Amino acid sequence: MRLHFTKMHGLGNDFVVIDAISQRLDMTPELSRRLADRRFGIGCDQVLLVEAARLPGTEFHYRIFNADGSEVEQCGNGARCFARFVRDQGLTRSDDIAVGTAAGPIRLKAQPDGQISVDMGVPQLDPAAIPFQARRRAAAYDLWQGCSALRIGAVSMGNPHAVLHVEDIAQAPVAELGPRIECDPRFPRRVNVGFMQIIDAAHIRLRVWERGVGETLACGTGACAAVVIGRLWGELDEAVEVTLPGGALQIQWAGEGASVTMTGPAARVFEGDIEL
Ligand SMILES: N[C@@H](CCC[C@H](N)C(=O)O)C(=O)O
Repeated sequence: MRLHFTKMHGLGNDFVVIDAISQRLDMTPELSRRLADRRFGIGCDQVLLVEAARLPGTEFHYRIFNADGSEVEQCGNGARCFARFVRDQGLTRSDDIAVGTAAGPIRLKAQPDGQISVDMGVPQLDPAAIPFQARRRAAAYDLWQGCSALRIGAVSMGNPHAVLHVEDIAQAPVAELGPRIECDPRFPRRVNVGFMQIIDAAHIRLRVWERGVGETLACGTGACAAVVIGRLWGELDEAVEVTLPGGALQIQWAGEGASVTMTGPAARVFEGDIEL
C-alpha cells in the first residue's frame, strides 16, 4: 500500500500530515512509530491525521500521534499546520475553521500575514482534569525527585503539562529532569515538561521535554501552559512572547475562565509517498 503524506513544521516541531479523508488508513501505534522514525521512516515528532468531522459544528477531525506511537489529545503547533494543510489542499476555503480533537473543538484562524491563530480553549487547573495527583488545586506544587522537591505548576491544555522556573534556559536540565518528571507516578498519563526562564512580564524563554518524543524545538501547548502558569504566579502580562529553540510564538490569556490564544507560523517542507 502506498500512502501520500506532507511533511510540515511549526517552528521546527515537525509533522507528517496525512489526508485520511481521501486515503483509507488504519492507524496503529506501530504505524505511527514507523512513519515517525527518522532512519527507517519519514521522521517527525508527531503524525497528524486529517479526518472527516465527528463533532457538530466542526469541519474536520484532527488526530495526533507522538513519535512513540501514543495517541494524544492536543498539539498546538500541529493545529497551525493542520489549518495550513486543509487550506493548501483545497479541503476548505474558510479562514476560520472549527476542528474537533480528542480534547474537544478548537478554532483555527488564518491571518492575512500567513500566520495562524488558534483558540486553544480554557486551561484546566483542577488536578483531576490534568490528570495530576494532588489533594487540592494550587498555583504551585512540590514534586519530589529523590531527596529534593521541585516547585512546579500543573495545567491541562487538553494535554497535561508541568512547568518549572529556571534561571538560565541554556543550562536547564531538560534531558535529565524531563524524562523523570514525564514518568512521575503523580502524572498517571505522563506529562509534557516545560522549563521557563522569565525575561520580563511580556517575554519568556522556554524549552519543552515532550511526552512521547523528548526535547522538541517548539511546543505550542507547552507555550500556552507556561504563560498560564507564569500568570498564576503573578509574573506575566496578558500578552507574552514565548521564545523557543525553533522561534517565537505569541500567546494571550486574559485569566481564569478565558481561552488561550496562540499565534505563529506553519510551514510546508515537502510531499511524498511511502510504501507500507
Ligand atoms: N508538539 C505539541 C504537543 C504534542 C503532544 C505532546 N507531546 C503530548 O504528548 O501531549 C504542541 O505543539 O503542542
